[in-house]
Amino acid sequence: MSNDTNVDDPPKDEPDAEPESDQTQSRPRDEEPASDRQGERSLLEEEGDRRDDVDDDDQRNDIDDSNADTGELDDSDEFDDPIADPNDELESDSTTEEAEDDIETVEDLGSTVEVDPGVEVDEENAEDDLLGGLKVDSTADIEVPDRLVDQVIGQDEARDIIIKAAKQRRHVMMIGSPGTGKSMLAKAMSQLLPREDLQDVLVYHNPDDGNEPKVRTVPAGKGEQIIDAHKEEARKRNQMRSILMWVIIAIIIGYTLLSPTSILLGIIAAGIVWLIFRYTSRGTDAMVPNMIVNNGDQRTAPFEDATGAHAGALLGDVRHDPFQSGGMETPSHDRVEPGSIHQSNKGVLFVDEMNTLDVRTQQKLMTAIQEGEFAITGQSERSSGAMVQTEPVPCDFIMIAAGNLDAMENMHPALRSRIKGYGYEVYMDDTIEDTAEMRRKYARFIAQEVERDGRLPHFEREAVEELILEAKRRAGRKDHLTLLFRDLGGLVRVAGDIARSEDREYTTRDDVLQAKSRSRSIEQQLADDYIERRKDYELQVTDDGVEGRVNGLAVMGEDSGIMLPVMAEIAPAQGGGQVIATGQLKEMAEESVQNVSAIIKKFSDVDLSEKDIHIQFVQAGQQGVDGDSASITVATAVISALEDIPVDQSIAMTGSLSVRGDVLPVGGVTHKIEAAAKAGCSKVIIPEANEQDVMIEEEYEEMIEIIPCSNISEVLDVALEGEPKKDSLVDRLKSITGSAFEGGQGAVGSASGSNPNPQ
Ligand SMILES: Nc1ncnc2c1ncn2[C@@H]1O[C@H](COP(=O)(O)OP(=O)(O)OP(=O)(O)O)[C@@H](O)[C@H]1O
Repeated sequence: MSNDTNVDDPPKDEPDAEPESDQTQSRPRDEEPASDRQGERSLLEEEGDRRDDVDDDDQRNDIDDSNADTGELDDSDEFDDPIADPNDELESDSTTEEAEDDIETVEDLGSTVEVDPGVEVDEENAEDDLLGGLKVDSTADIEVPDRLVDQVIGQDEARDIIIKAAKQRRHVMMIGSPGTGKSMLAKAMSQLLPREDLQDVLVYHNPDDGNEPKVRTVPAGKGEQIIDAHKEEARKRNQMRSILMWVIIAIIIGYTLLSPTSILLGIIAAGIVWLIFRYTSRGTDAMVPNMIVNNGDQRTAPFEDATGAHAGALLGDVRHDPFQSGGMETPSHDRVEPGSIHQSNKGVLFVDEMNTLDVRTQQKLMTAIQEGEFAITGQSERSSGAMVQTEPVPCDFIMIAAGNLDAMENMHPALRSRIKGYGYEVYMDDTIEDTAEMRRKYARFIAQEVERDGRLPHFEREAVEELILEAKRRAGRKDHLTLLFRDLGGLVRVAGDIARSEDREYTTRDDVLQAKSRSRSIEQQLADDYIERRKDYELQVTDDGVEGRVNGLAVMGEDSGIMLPVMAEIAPAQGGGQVIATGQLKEMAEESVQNVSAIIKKFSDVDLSEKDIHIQFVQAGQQGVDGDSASITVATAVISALEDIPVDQSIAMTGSLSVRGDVLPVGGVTHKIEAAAKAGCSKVIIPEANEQDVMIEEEYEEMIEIIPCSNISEVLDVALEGEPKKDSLVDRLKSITGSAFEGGQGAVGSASGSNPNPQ
């Protein structure tokens, strides 16, 4: 493989380039994609002229390597192989033409694709209708578009980039939550790439060096013809050899019959002849090339998902041969296995969680991206395959690297910069604005999932409405719908399965409700179990007030809330006042404790250097506490302990606290409120800014009162029982905050210009 390409070379294809075939001849040699150079002009052009003169094996000796690098392409797609008849009609030609009608080229695609749901829409009432005005009784009435790119909902930026990148042959990195459509978009891209560029790749025996098999590319569909022609040729040769062998054996037998004294010699001679012929016929079979990439039946450009692939599967491999000599061995070209990078030539290589590939593999992948070709060698040093290295095999793929933020951080920096420098990066959205058009698309998504599954009953209108409500709820954001479609698709399947198990024609709203309770995540099940156990021990909600104890709320996983009490205790300092936090606090929570102490120091006469403040996240266990969403809980617990004022135990709370006393928004409020209700709390304090995100289930609405607060004084007002002592911390906070917090972010520090605690 050549190493002369600089890492900083420009990409081989320019943006908005003309179709390659028109360009190739005028393009300077250095700018041509390697696979073009090697591919379209491809195989053995000179050899055909000689086919009548020389023996088959010798012909392959004559493969002129230098031609493979001249860069002169034969636009006519004419292809010569020593065996295949170059005048044969390519079967794949007709397929290509037919399919051209089905699949639009990239140029024909607009950057946004409006999809007609195929049914009438009541535009007037669309905004108020959960189905966006779709006049349907069930999902059976909704048409599902054929192309994947049209099935993608939301992710407008990612979709536009995919369309653009397909046109310009650029790499893309997609980062975002699981199940938001990364692999779907990558697959969609492969449908947008031109099919006429596809190639078959053949590996030939190299008579000059058995360990360096030759590699040739031919237009897709031609490979199979070549293989068939080679097999036919081998069959004919073997037939001729057999006839010759039997003639010789017959002569020997005839001769021995005439002189019976040498019967034994005759039998031995016949046996030797037989063995010689058998041995040489093996050689004839072995000369059939090995087609490692067969795109003959491919209806779209290839899509290869190499997520979690080990080096061999990704980069190709050469199998071990236990019989390495003596005529028993399998020729090296027959042992060559392609990797995903080769199979995705002219198509899309999708790698999710790129960081799981080891560094060496990432480096090799980078080389493959740079060069557009990559020789195949045995991946295991102990295998005889490691002796073999093919000529470079084309791997001119578009790379789609995907993952979450961690994947990006741990990716090989050079590989990342390669993708970034010569491609696009896009962050996938988790939610999308809830509009009538979007709801119509969600209804179509359900129809899509039903059709894709093939066995599920279609969904009644009310069932679709319930699922769209669920999508709103899962968004956790006002006027938004979740884009975590994999999970939503899971719910569709469970609901459909319930209806199917009861042999019903349609899936109903009840099925969806049942599916929701059945398809609880592990975290939800754990959280519910946890709440139930704590109820058994009466560890959480009581009617009495308790000093220094507050019911905090946390999120487990992505979709379940849990109640975690926080306790504070003040003790005389033993060597300078400290804040001591226990209960598997994580970094962010430690920080929130520090913020809280800033407020206490500012608004209290208490000399904190004389006190140790102990804070415990009671029985936080494995769940721990992440984020700073517990900081108003910590502040309330500490203030209650400092001031000896009990906290109402029927209240739970969540909210982040700024060092100046503002209550800032947090994530997962809906799940947290539901957890508080399940635990038996009658009130829950949430940040005012989160009020719009609340989408709790009907059953909890009656159970709990939601109290939005914008600053710590409002929180204390609701949570603390009894009146604070005059000039105490609570009293000071209360007296200044009324006006001071109204300004929002200005909050406590700048409150009314008078610092209550001048020290
Ligand atoms: N934006 C979307 N529009 C329509 N359907 C979607 C979308 N995103 C995901 N889906 C549905 O969810 C399924 C799973 O999505 P996909 O595998 O593309 O997610 P992903 O982002 O690649 O997730 P992961 O990173 O876990 O592999 C898809 O097959 C499709 O049915």
